[in-house]
Amino acid sequence: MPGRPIVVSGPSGTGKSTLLKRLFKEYPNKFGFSVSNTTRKPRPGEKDGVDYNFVTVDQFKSLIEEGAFIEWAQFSGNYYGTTVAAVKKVADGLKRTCILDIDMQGVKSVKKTDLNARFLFVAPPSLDELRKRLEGRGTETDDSVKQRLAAAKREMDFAETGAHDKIVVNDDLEKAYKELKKFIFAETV
Ligand SMILES: Nc1ncnc2c1ncn2[C@@H]1O[C@H](COP(=O)(O)OP(=O)(O)OP(=O)(O)O)[C@@H](O)[C@H]1O
Repeated sequence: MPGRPIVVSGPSGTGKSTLLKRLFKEYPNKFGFSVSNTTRKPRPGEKDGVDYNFVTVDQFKSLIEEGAFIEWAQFSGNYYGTTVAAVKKVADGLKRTCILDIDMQGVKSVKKTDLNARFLFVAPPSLDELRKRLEGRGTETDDSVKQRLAAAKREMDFAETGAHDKIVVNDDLEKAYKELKKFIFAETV
C-alpha cells in the first residue's frame, strides 16, 4: 500500500534533488510526483493528465477560489499550481507514495489540508557550505545566490520551530541518503 505523502523541504542547494533522484532510481515504481495544473498550452507530445493537467485561466481561477491549491504561481503569463486532489491521486490512482518537493510556504499550506503528510527537512551542514554548493552548481548568478541564502535563513528558522517530523543534515551524502530512506520507509512498507 502507498504510504502517506512525504513533503521534502529545505533550502535551495541543500541537496534535495540529488537525494530524491537517487531514491527514484533505486525504487523506480514506489514513488511519484503529483501532476501540476497549468494554463499554458500543451507542447507537442505532452499529454493532459500526465505531463500536466491543462486548464483554462477561468478554470484555474475557480480552483484558486475553491482553495484547491497547495501552492500556485504565475510565470511568464501562465499559471502553475499543485492541487490537493493531484497529490491524493498519486496514492489512490497510481498506488504510489507521493513526494512533494516544496518550500516553507508549501509546508505551511500542506499542514492546513487533510493530506496527513509527513515532513522531512533537508538541512545544509552550514550556510557557508550551502553557498559553496550553490556556487558550485553553476546555475546561479551572484544575485540569485544572495537571494537563496536569505531564503535559506528563513527556512532554517522555520525548521527550528519543530515544524518537521525529521531533519536530515546533508553533510556526507551517503549518510544523509541512509537517514532519508530510514524516515521514508518507516511508514511506506
Ligand atoms: N552531501 C553533499 N556534499 C556535497 N555536495 C552536495 C551534497 N549533496 C548535494 N551536493 C551538491 O550541491 C548542489 C545542490 O544540490 P541540489 O541541486 O540537489 O539541491 P536542491 O536542494 O535540490 O536545490 P533546489 O531547491 O534549488 O532545486 C549540487 O551541485 C549537488 O551536486
